Amino acid sequence: MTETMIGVIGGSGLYEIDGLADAVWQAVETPWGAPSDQILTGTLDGVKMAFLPRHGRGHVHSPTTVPYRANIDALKRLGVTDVISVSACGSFRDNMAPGDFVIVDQFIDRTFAREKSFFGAGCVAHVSVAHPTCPRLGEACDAAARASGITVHRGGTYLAMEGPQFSTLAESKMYREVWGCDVIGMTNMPEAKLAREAELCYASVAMITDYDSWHPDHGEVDVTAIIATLMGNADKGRDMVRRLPALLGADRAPCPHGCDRALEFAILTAPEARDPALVARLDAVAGRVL
Ligand SMILES: CSC[C@H]1O[C@H](OP(=O)(O)O)[C@H](O)[C@@H]1O
Ligand SMILES: Nc1ncnc2[nH]cnc12
Repeated sequence: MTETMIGVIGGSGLYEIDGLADAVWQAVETPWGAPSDQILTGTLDGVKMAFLPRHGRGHVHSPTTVPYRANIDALKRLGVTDVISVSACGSFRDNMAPGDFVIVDQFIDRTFAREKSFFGAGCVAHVSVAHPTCPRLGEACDAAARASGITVHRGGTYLAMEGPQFSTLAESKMYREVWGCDVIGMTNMPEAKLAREAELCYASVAMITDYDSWHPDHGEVDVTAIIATLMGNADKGRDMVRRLPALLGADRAPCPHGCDRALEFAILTAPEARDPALVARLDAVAGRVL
């Protein structure tokens, strides 16, 4: 058993959470630079928690400039074991309506202007992301959201786009009709891939804000309407987060799906060929196996 520490990455509209005991905003330095903001740490129902606003308080970072590697490293460095990503998303499905939550379990990564790995020349590693989210953590998010009275859809494919512009109508139709995606956002990749490299369980909760641009009855995406829906969604998101500690508990058994052992056979570079500088940068992320 290890001690659970829940890390929540709050997306657009979710810049803080309340109710943490001994709450303190902590500055964390990482070998990958500064995270998006200070991290709020504390405990809730006897379980350790850390909260990081993905875009920073005041929404400073665009989806492209979010320091994804620093964010995941900082959470791991603080002792986080389970990461819950909460994000605003567009919907490609009639039945996934604004205000609903989707427990995402798959991704298509169309981002192209971001650092996507902690590894590289001098320490090469290949982890599997065939199943990029943790079913155990997804189950807890599902239960927490349902207990909050939210309409929840279990399972869905998230199209991660570069942004910051929304999709063209042709792209929106292709993602929905040809690629079979359910929701669209700009931030869960490379976040999910990096969490896997850092051996963290990762669950993604998509808070639907709009129908993107494909829907004949809803026209194109309108950021004003998104913000209005976001305000309601953020309260629901906070309510879901408050229920998670009781569901996960303070004592954590190893992940039955192996998220916390993802690097076990992933590193290819021979020990004598490794770059000591990169190995040093990997102290938090891969210290268990290096
Ligand atoms: C506010 S609309 C576009 C913006 O919202 C989403 O952010 P996040 O995923 O952090 O909740 C989307 O990815 C865009 O960054
Ligand atoms: N339609 C959409 N496309 C991309 N990101 C979003 N975030 C919220 N709605 C979105």
